Order: sequence, then C-alpha cells, then structure tokens
Amino acid sequence: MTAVLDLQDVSIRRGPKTILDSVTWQVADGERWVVLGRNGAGKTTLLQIAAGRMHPSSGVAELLGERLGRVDVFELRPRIGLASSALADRIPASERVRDVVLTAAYGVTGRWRERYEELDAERAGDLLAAFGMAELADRSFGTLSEGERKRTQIARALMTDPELLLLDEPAAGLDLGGREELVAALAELAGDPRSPVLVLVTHHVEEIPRGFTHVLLLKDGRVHAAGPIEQVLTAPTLSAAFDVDLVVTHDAGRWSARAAR
Ligand SMILES: Nc1ncnc2c1ncn2[C@@H]1O[C@H](COP(=O)(O)OP(=O)(O)OP(=O)(O)O)[C@@H](O)[C@H]1O
Repeated sequence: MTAVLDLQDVSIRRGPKTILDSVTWQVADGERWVVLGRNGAGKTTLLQIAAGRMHPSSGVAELLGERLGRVDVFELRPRIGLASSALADRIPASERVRDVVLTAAYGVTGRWRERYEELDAERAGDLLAAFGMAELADRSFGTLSEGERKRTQIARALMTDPELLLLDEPAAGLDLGGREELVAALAELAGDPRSPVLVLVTHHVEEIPRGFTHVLLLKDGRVHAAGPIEQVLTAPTLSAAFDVDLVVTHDAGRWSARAAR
C-alpha cells in the first residue's frame, strides 16, 4: 500500500513548549482515520503538518510521497483538502455559497479559466448537492446555519478532487440533527472507494462516522495509541488517553463513551 502520509519522529517546538513530540504515523491509501485527544493534545497542529501548512521543527514528514521542505507546498496543497473553522472564518459573509465552493478551483486551473469554467461550475453544483446544499447555492455564506456552513466547507475542500481530505472538528457547534446529518454524509464519503483518504479530528467518539477504519490517540503531543479502530477504541486505552475512567460501547457501527461512574 502507498503511504499517503508518512511522519517519522516529527516534533514541533514553540519556545520552551513541545507541541508535538516525536510523532511517527503512517496513513495508507484507502484508510479513514480519526484523531482523538484531550484539549491541547496537538490534534490541530498535527493536521497543519498533514496539510503542508506547517513544517516540523525536527523529524521527516512526507505527504503524498513528497517530503516537506523539499517540495513546493503551493503545488502540494491543492492535492490536500482541508476544512477547519479557522479557514471558514476567512470566507466573506457576503460570498455566494456556490462561489465559496467554486473558488477553491482557482488556484488549480489558473489562467485557463475559459476551458474549465463550465466543468468547475458543474462540479461545485454536484458537490453542494451531495451535501444537501443544492437549494442554498445562491444564498450568501453569512446567512447559513452552522451545519450548512460545515457542509459547504467540506464541499469546498473536495472541489480540487484531493487525494487526502483533512477535517478539523467538522461537527463542532452542530445540534443533534445537524450532527447526525453530517455524520451520515461523512459515512457516505467514507464508504465510497473513489473518495480521498480521510483524516477526521474530533473530540467525541459519537461523531465517528461508520466506515472509519483507524484511530490515532494523541496525549500531550505524543502518540498514545494508533491502529485499527476496534483495537484502539477500547475502554482501557481511551481512559488512559483522556485520564478518565470510561465505558466504551460500539453498536450498529457507531461509538459512544461515558464515565464509568
Ligand atoms: N504558536 C504556539 N506557541 C505556543 N504554544 C502553542 C502554539 N500553537 C499551539 N500551542 C499549544 O500547543 C498545544 C496543542 O495545540 P493544538 O491546537 O494542536 O491542540 P488540539 O489538540 O487541537 O486542542 P483542542 O482540542 O483544544 O482544539 C496547546 O497547548 C496550545 O496552546
């Protein structure tokens, strides 16, 4: 299997703080990963490296077979989709939903706009429809609900047909119905063999969609456990990662966790 992400001994230091500490992690073609860990464990920082937006202070990071530091990140980034609230905050409230998705293609197709405009518009429309947003395509982004914004961001991240899709807490701030709709859409994405490799950062095991295959548990910037989901999402392993005595259940493809008492 080809390694889509290959981190060897990657550390990130900022002043006296070690945010990521000797992280070694491989993600192969076809895998769907969940990254879990307490607040401040280093999840978002890890995703920044995986997106080619941050370089390791030490260690080696290879993304899609290209080594960070040796590759032009501007060529690499369109091959990696990223949806995060930090990126969403930069979208102007007045921008049309359709254009939020469509403009993700600009960096890729560059000046050959005439040739691609129609195909791009069609793809943006298809992606919005796949995420249940077809009827809202002409609204401005600022008028959307939180759930609608999240779905728009994912459609945008998919616009360049990336080989790797990184999702940073896509269900944060959603109500129960919105969360379940999003989880269902992500389960569909996970189950489609044409989909990119997926990496999903979340705080809650309840937000893990069906079809996710692997888990990385971060603790204090280190890899606490990593591997197939059934092996890693056990009560002892999760309890140790979160420093809480937990009961973990797995039912009909979904997970839940609660304090043991
Ligand atoms: N530039 C920086 N300088 C110093 N410390 C930083 C910097 N960036 C992040 N940190 C710290 O590194 C740690 C990891 O941050 P990160 O955002 O990666 O964690 P996280 O697991 O995503 O957290 P959360 O679940 O709260 O979103 C935190 O303690 C954070 O305060």
